[in-house]
Amino acid sequence: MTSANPSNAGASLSEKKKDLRKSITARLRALDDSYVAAEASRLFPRLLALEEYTDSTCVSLYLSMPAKEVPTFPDLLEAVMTDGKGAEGRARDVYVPKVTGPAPGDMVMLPLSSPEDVSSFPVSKWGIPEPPLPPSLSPSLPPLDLVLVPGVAFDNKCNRLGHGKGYYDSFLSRLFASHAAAGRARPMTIGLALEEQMVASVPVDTFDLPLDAVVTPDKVYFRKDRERKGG
Ligand SMILES: Nc1nc2c(c(=O)[nH]1)N(C=O)[C@@H](CNc1ccc(C(=O)N[C@@H](CCC(=O)O)C(=O)O)cc1)CN2
Ligand SMILES: Nc1ncnc2c1ncn2[C@@H]1O[C@H](COP(=O)(O)OP(=O)(O)OP(=O)(O)O)[C@@H](O)[C@H]1O
Repeated sequence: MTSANPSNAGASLSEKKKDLRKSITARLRALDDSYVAAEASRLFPRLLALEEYTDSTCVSLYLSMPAKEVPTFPDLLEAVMTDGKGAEGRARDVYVPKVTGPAPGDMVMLPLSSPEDVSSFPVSKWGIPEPPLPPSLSPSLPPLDLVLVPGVAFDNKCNRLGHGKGYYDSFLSRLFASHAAAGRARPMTIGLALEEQMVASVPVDTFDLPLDAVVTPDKVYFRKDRERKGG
């Protein structure tokens, strides 16, 4: 856990977010891939044991990028797509993000049919494999019951700082609205974080949505006032 930089106490919220992004990104860049892989293998059993995960049938998972974040493939992706604890013994349906433009609303979730498909995906400018856009895109959002969320920094209240484009904040608010309109339970949101990404306090704007939980290699943090599944 890192303390916030005391020298930016008077800075605006967006400057504080920028400073924190910069310092955590620099720290992450210094980590070895082998260390990150070993930390991820300590984290996965904690995630896979959560009720929010074992109860899930339709999951959004990010495909990790080279700038360090908890790697999600091949290991986690394979576990999620093949251990099939979903309803009626089905394997989970998995959706991955694709950025379609610069605005916060320009991120869609597309279905992934097999873990092997990832190796054929073109890589975006940030080094993220992304599925090609289908010829016609369904206007409705997928019936996700769990979203595994990437980020730059997290705190123990389950606040999250992303890369500053607002893609996930916007996506999650649309997803919650679409589930509510369809009478579906709100999907659970879980952040995946290396210990190096945990900070004392993430600066938050009104539009920033706290996650239900943050899983690290050492610990699971739950949001205090989180809504339990179905409640
Ligand atoms: N693996 C993964 N996939 C993801 C995300 C993510 O955070 N991780 N995203 C989550 O939104 C979306 C992609 N958004 C991104 C937005 C900006 C940068 C980025 O590196 N931007 C700056 C650096 C900003 C910074 O972090 O300081 C750059 O352009 O250099 C990366 C991903 C969708 N897919
Ligand atoms: N729900 C939303 N709808 C529309 N715009 C939003 C929403 N949430 C955030 N934004 C816009 O996105 C921009 C970036 O927000 P912020 O710095 O919180 O991104 P982030 O959470 O770090 O990034 P990301 O969600 O892409 O990982 C802000 O200028 C904000 O106005």
